[in-house]
Amino acid sequence: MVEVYGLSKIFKNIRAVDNLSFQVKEGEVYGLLGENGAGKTTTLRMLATMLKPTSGTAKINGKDLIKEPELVRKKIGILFGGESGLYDRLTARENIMYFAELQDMTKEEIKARIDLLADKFGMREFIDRPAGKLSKGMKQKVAIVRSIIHNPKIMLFDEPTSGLDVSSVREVHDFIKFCREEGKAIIFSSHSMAEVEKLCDKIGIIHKGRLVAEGTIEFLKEKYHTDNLEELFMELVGEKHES
Ligand SMILES: Nc1ncnc2c1ncn2[C@@H]1O[C@H](COP(=O)(O)OP(=O)(O)OP(=O)(O)O)[C@@H](O)[C@H]1O
Repeated sequence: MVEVYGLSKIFKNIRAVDNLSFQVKEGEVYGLLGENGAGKTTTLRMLATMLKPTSGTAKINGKDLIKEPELVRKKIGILFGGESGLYDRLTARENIMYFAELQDMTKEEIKARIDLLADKFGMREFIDRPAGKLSKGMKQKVAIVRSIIHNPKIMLFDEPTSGLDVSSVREVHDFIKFCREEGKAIIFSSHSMAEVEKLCDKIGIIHKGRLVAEGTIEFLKEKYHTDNLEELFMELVGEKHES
């Protein structure tokens, strides 16, 4: 479970994330929906312990983000969009092993888990090839397996489908559904209404770092008297909402 309490981040004079609070339960996909610059990446980077909050905190599976960052790190899996960050000269297996060793897993645990996941994600054929020689889709599979090698309880996805082709987007969507079935708590950021509508159990609409609306899509449509998510989004983040 993820419990976020008054999380804020100020960069010099930019209030990137402003007093954000929300909760995500096991087996739930929580979509952070917002325009460019809304504060999604900053929020996820803080939850991933990659960036120190200016104020506020979060409990990740009962562990405090500020006081116990090393314990938090063991409980989260991260899949961020863009470059997969693999070492080209290491094989796919070595890339995954390197990350797993940083998570303090034993050699036996790592081997068993790689065998299981290589089968599950169809990686057998290329797992011992250097990452630099793999296609973009193959690299993505390696990044996916790396993100769950330590069987985290919480998954953070930051625009994980940006720049991918149709079949790779589907792979990522299937992976998110798989994580939900495994009972993980999932936070997924996107600016695509269609993606959010398709995958998320609950959404938080974020604008200028603030949460301006939250709930299931059904709840929000009813509350704002619309059956169009895009219209709802524009109403909440458009000019007339500015304060
Ligand atoms: N390291 C930084 N230094 C200064 N300002 C930053 C830094 N990182 C982010 N910002 C600013 O914080 C605000 C929120 O950015 P953030 O990347 O979190 O938004 P986002 O919702 O993820 O946007 P996008 O969809 O474009 O990735 C923006 O105004 C951005 O310019």
